[in-house]
Amino acid sequence: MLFCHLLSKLETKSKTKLQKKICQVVLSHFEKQYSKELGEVWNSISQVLSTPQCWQYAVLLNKFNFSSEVENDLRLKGYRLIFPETSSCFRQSLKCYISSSPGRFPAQKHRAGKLKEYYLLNAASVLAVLALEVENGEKVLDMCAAPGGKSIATLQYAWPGLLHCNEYDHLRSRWLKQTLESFIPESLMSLITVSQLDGRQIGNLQPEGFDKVCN
Ligand SMILES: C[S@@+](CC[C@H](N)C(=O)[O-])C[C@H]1O[C@@H](n2cnc3c(N)ncnc32)[C@H](O)[C@@H]1O
Repeated sequence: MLFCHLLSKLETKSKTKLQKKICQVVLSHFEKQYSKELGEVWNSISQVLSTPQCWQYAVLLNKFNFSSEVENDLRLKGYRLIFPETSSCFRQSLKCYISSSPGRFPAQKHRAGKLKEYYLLNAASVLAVLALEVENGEKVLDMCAAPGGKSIATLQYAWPGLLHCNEYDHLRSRWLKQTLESFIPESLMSLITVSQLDGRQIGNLQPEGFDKVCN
């Protein structure tokens, strides 16, 4: 019994060692390749990539129920805006906070009849929305939308004429609807439609139906 336990412990240890070794090889390859391609910018990119706690649990404030209390609390806890107000990427309506220290801001519980004040998401979702540069009035398709991070971020960023959220998994689609209901006021729900299709069919079903597509 003891022997088996020790053996399995040794196996785990050597697996972790091997994983670390592989990781090191990949990292030095990245270092070589991207410092050549990106020059100085690579330093800040590699810093972000090597501190995942910074971007995994970002906090996106909900402009439809903005709370300066939450914002102050975030600042007190050492969170900072993903893009400073001086940056060309900063958008007043889309306030996303990140922290360099490990840990995560507590998720907000559902409160009947009250919109949530913030959404926890991977900051990469916010970057995808910024890259899309949705203009007010445009038709947007979120093709694989559950749990709804990019849909929520899109609605913080702009006022689309239509936001169509598609998710083919039944349970995840219910989760998506709940997210939308917890963050978006009822008066705006008419801008949002939800479907449960295989996203790959949407292009054929509605050719030229959307100005921007994310997933
Ligand atoms: C990584 S999650 C998407 C995250 C989401 N965009 C967000 O920002 O919160 C991927 C989702 O795509 C859905 N999915 C995968 N293949 C799909 C397909 N062919 N059509 C529609 N949804 C799909 C999965 O069920 C899953 O919910």
